[in-house]
Amino acid sequence: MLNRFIGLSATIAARSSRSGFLPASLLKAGNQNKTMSTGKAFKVLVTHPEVPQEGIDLLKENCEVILVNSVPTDRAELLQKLRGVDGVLWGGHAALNAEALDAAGPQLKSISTMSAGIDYVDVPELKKRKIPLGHTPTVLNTAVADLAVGLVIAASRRFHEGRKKIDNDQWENYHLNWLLGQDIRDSTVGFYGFGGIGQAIAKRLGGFDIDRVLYTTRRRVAKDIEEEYNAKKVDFDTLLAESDFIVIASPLTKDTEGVFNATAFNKMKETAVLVNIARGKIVNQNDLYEALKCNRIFAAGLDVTDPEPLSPTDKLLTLDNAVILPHIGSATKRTRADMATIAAHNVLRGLAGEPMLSPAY
Ligand SMILES: O=C(O)C(=O)CO
Repeated sequence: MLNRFIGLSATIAARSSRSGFLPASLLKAGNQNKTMSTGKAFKVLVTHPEVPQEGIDLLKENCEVILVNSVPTDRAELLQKLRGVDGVLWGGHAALNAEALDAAGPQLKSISTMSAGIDYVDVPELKKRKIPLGHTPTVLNTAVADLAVGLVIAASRRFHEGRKKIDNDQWENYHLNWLLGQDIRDSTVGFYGFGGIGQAIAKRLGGFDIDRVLYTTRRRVAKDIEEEYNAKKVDFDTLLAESDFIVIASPLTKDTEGVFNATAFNKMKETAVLVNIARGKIVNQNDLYEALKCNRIFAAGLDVTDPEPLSPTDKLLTLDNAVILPHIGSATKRTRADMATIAAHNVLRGLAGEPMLSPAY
């Protein structure tokens, strides 16, 4: 329920008239505590030049905004520009750690990432320094969920292999059993992680007449959510054994790293399809390669890999039964703009000493 409320307020904030959501205390501070150079109250660094204008404009109303210009991020430029800033909109996946915080200095009081996952952030270090951190879950749920459904279909219906057949002049649809895939209807879909993104995927797959949803999470989700998706919490082994599709939708933590390994693949159905839209490191990629190569499982659809970028010579790319995308789950124009807007609101609220719109802790 809380998640839904946050989702709603985040979406409203992203769509609403901008200054209506600026914290009153920040507006006040903006009139009292101006920096020498610009007359603005706070100095905020935006760590990526492609952060959508919606977020930058919002920050500019009350803050002096500095941009990191390099892509991919040049660490030296980042560290140099961090010096003396009050807030940071962390617009990429560069390491946010003690080195960066030291470079900024003790006046730093507010940071927001522009991502749902915060595995590149040294959270204990930020907590130790009492710096509030925001992130942007929820606004990307629909974009990531749409892509996950795409991967479910592409992997189960052999899109990649089919395309290769055309490229190689091997089109042979005169065989009735050519390129047969797995049905989604009447299937059991298992979610490893069942937060906002997992639920958005379950909602979409409901339209494909699936039979039931299983999920493995640390904590049980609310009863009304279980009822809505016909979802049942199960242990990891049951998830592996009973699912026709397994969708990984959990954060990367030390507990989830590498859990999808050879042991796990050996417990899955031979007809199972694995989809990962979370983080590459949750899967042991070498073991996945072996499982796909010897058809221990049917197929995989991956939006995330380890490492990223994946080398063009990676052996995973040689497989017919792996559909692989370059981490584009949240890559839609509207979603990016919403992420920038929420991140900017987070930074501004942190500067004002008010609760962030979507705090990471
Ligand atoms: O925001 C994130 O963490 C993502 O990985 C989006 O795909």
